[in-house]
Amino acid sequence: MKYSAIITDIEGTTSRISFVTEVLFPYAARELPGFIRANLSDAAVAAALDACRALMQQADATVDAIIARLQQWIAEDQKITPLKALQGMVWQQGYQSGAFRGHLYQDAFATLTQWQQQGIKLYVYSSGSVQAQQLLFRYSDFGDVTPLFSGYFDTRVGAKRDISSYAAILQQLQLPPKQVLFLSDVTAELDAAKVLGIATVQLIRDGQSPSDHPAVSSFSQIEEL
Ligand SMILES: CSCCC(=O)C(=O)COP(=O)(O)O
Ligand SMILES: [Mg+2]
Repeated sequence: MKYSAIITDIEGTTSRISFVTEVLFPYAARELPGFIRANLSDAAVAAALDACRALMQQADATVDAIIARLQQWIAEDQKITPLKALQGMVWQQGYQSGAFRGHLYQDAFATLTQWQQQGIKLYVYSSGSVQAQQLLFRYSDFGDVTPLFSGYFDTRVGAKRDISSYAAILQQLQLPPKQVLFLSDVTAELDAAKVLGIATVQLIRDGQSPSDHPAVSSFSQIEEL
């Protein structure tokens, strides 16, 4: 493996899409209203609500109006930073209570472990908040696998389809693009990384459309590329 660092997406890459869409998102839709109302004085919740008001362009939006808009954003799978922050806070309850565990494909766990043993630095870049990413890996099907990762990036670095996000990540990693491999199931994300010279591999887990990026159906096939 010729890379110094590998950055991986989560949904559709390390983890099953349906875990996000059929477990995490419905849990957040159900629990968010009560969570927000119970934690209005929490600084992180208050900051997320203010960020929602700014995005809604309604400085005086009520909590009920924000909750309605959050539900709409969840239904539309919008990758909006304050929504993702609130979802992460709510999912913490779900993981800690044992309502669900973070789905992780066996091949992803095994191969990430091998790469780390080879000295490759592993990073996560997901639209889910850093808190949500760490929860998924801390409470994963394979136990706490957070020691695998050297760092996490979320939409605070930029949207996953924007070239500038990958430039910001390279800047933080202090690595030339040729030494970095990015894994994702979404062609537009891979396209953005490739513009900068980052190597790309597409995961095709659930019948996603192939693209002109090298493609695999399992992490175990990546070594062979
Ligand atoms: C980090 S677990 C929740 C995933 C999530 O909220 C999401 O939007 C998935 O985005 P990804 O960039 O991992 O495809
Ligand atoms: Mg994905």
